[in-house]
Amino acid sequence: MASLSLKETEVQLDYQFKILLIGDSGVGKTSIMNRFTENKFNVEIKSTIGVEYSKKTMVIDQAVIQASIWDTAGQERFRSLAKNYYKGAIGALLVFDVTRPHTLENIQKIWLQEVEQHASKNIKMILIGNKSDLTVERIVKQEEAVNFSKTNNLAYMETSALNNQNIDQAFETLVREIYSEINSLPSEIRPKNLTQRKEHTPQVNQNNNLQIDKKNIKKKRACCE
Ligand SMILES: Nc1nc2c(ncn2[C@@H]2O[C@H](COP(=O)(O)OP(=O)(O)OP(=O)(O)O)[C@@H](O)[C@H]2O)c(=O)[nH]1
Repeated sequence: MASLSLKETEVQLDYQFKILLIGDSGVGKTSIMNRFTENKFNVEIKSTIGVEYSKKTMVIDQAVIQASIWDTAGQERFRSLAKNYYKGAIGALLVFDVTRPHTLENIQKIWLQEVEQHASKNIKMILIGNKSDLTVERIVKQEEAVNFSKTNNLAYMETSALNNQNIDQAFETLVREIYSEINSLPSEIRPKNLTQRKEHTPQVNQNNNLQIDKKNIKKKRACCE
């Protein structure tokens, strides 16, 4: 799966997708975000208070898309606060920890219900089993997680923020899926096209002759004469 990541200042964005990281406290949401946006991993990371935000720009099928990532606190005391952040979200990674089975149970008991209550029904989601590097401590078998994901109609991926395994792929899969269906989304949730870019490619008219984009040529002459 080939995509390109770009520095924020280099290009004009075509789209901005709001993506949420959701799941119990300690499953690795902040670590996944930090790995994706800064390629960093911090063992001594503090629990998120409220919501943290980061962003990364990607090129998917020639569209420049900024993933704006909202890392919500997993602790119950922050849950009412996090509700506001579901607004406008078009994608979510539902994260559990493969060493703690109750974090997968809570995807169903808590997090899918929170999404259903507060997010658009068109939100795209992927189930993420994080900490796949902890092979000895692992309790949730891959098969179990796959069955869970099928029952809940979700795609499933395993990641390790520590080893940088599947982190880019998880975000790219999600962004790609959103982008591929962007035109069929209802207008109230469809991300705006920020550029309405018109390509300066030659157009073929009814007589099958090539039409040259004259405005573009004029501009080029003016600039270089
Ligand atoms: N071994 C291993 N540890 C991880 C991984 N991802 C995160 N951790 C560790 O798990 C702990 C919790 O990670 P966080 O990223 O703070 O988890 P969180 O889901 O953001 O937690 P809250 O902010 O409380 O909701 C930290 O000690 C991380 O270093 C991983 O892929 N592998």
